[in-house]
Formats: sequence, structure tokens, C-alpha cells
Amino acid sequence: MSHVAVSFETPEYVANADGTGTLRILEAVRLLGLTDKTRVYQASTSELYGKVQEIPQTEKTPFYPRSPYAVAKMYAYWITVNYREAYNMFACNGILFNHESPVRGETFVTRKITRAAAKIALGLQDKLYLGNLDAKRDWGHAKDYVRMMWMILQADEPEDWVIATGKTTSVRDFVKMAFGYLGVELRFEGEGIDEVGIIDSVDTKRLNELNLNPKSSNLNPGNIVVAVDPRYFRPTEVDLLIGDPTKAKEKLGWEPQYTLNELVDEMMASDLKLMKKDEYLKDGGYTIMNYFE
Ligand SMILES: Nc1nc2c(ncn2[C@@H]2O[C@H](COP(=O)(O)OP(=O)(O)O[C@H]3O[C@H](CO)[C@@H](O)[C@H](O)[C@@H]3O)[C@@H](O)[C@H]2O)c(=O)[nH]1
Repeated sequence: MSHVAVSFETPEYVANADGTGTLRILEAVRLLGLTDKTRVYQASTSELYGKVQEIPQTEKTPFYPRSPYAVAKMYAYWITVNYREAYNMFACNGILFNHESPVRGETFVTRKITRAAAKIALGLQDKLYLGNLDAKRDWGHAKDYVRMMWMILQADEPEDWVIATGKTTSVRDFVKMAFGYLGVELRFEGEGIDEVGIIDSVDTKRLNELNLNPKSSNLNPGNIVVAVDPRYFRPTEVDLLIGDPTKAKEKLGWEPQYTLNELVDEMMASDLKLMKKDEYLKDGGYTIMNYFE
């Protein structure tokens, strides 16, 4: 269970799956006598930092979890450390900051944005509704992070590691980057729940390059394509995350290979391709499913 907002609706389930679930795996290794030949990677998270106590966040920054998900993950973190110390188990926490890709679940904010931007470009959707546009995240490419998971398990000693890019970007700026891929410049106006994203300009040459038809798309200057829906606000929010991956770089030689721009471009290209299938079906007279968070 990895969705922070959903964890407020299912707090007991997340404690069981993400907290006690980790204990069950560690116990299985111990009780089966597999400690000497097993290496355990615990998918820890930057959500542990929550209401951040230090900027940027390192392996030494104190935790302040802000959701049932993060509290359950806090148990998972410490039980992993405890089994390492108590039973000499090769058990590690990878404290991964947000990592994204074209196969990210559609209810996480990056994918929700790239899918919607692609649908708006194809005339299949009018508007994208989001929650907190000010939230800032340290977004990296999942491929870089999964490579690091593997490196953590090959290390000489079991340790805990921060995996991050060291850069932070707001949700609002991520939206601008996604529309930027389409040759569209957005401007934001208004405040709080009245804030909207309006199309400032459209580069028709870029639309042609992408084989998008300006007439059937919803990309027209003046169109409101982003609005705020308070249903997506969280009872307690994590406002700012930015990690310091110095330890991983220096001790394991990890270097991320993707920039955020490359990640956004890859996600946009993939979602345009995916949504073109919907366009094809719609043109053929079929009903297009609407996907909502
Ligand atoms: N999901 C979502 N988030 C929104 C929206 N509008 C604004 N946001 C804001 O966008 C930020 C990122 O939300 P998510 O993409 O849902 O990710 P997350 O809460 O940061 O958690 C992800 O990253 C953690 C760290 O790696 C993971 O531990 C966690 O499982 C998840 O993958 C949050 O501050 C959230 O409030 C929206 O419509 N939907």
C-alpha cells in the first residue's frame, strides 16, 4: 500500500500491510534459519521526514511522519534496523524519495498530470483537477532508483541509504513542464482553491511535430486547463521534500542518469501514445472510459 492520501481512509490496513508486513518477512527469514544466506531490502520512504526537521534530508535527519502510511513505514524502518542489530541480518532501508516513470500508477500526481495533459492535447478531456499545487517533491526516475536498490544489496555492509536527486520542484512547475512538452505555455492566476492554470500560448509547429491536430485539441490560448479541487487536499500535508544523496554517491558510486526534464518528456511521449488509442476508439464511435482518482 503506497498511496499516502488513501492511507488516511484505510489506516488499519496500511499498518498491517506496510508495518506488520515487514515484520512478517523478517520473521520468516529468522524462523526458517535463512539469516546467513538472505539479504533484505526494505522499501523505506522520504515520507518519514514529513514535517521536515532539516533541509536537505539525510540519513541523520530526525523523522516526523505526517500520515498513517508514513507512521506504518516508520515501524518498518525501525524493525529492519532492529533485526539487523539483534540477529546480524543483512537488512537495509532504502529511504527513497519520489521516483516516477511512464508506468507510475495513474493516481499519483506526476502520472495524473501527464495523462491529463495528453488527453487535453487530444481533445479527450477539458481540465485537470489537482489538490495542493505548492507541494514540493524531489522527483527522480524509477530506473535510477531501482538500480540503486540492487547496489544497496551488493554492498559490503548492510546500511540505510537516502536516494534522491537533491533538487525539488513544485507540483505547479511539474504541470508547466508537462504542458511545455506539448509546446504550450501555462500561466497560473488566483489563489488557494480559486487558482487556475490558463493557456498563455501554443506553439503550433510543435503540435504538428507531435502529429496533434490543433482544431480537435483543447489547447487554445485562454482555455482554463488546470483547477483546484479541495477533495485532493490531505488532512496533514508534507510540504517540502529534498534529499541529500551524498552517502550513496560517495560510498556506492551511484549517479542518477536522468534529469527531471528527461523524465517528464518520457512520461509525456508515452501517455500521448497511450491516449491516441482512446482517440482512435472515439473516432470509431466507441465510448471512452473516463478515469478519475
Ligand atoms: N496524488 C495526488 N497528489 C496531489 C494532487 N494534487 C496535489 N498533489 C500533491 O502532490 C504531492 C505528491 O503526491 P503523490 O504523487 O501522491 O506522492 P507522495 O504522497 O509524495 O508519495 C509518493 O512518494 C513517496 C516517496 O517515495 C512514497 O513513499 C509513496 O508511496 C508515494 O509513491 C503531494 O504533496 C500531494 O498533496 C492530486 O490530485 N493527486
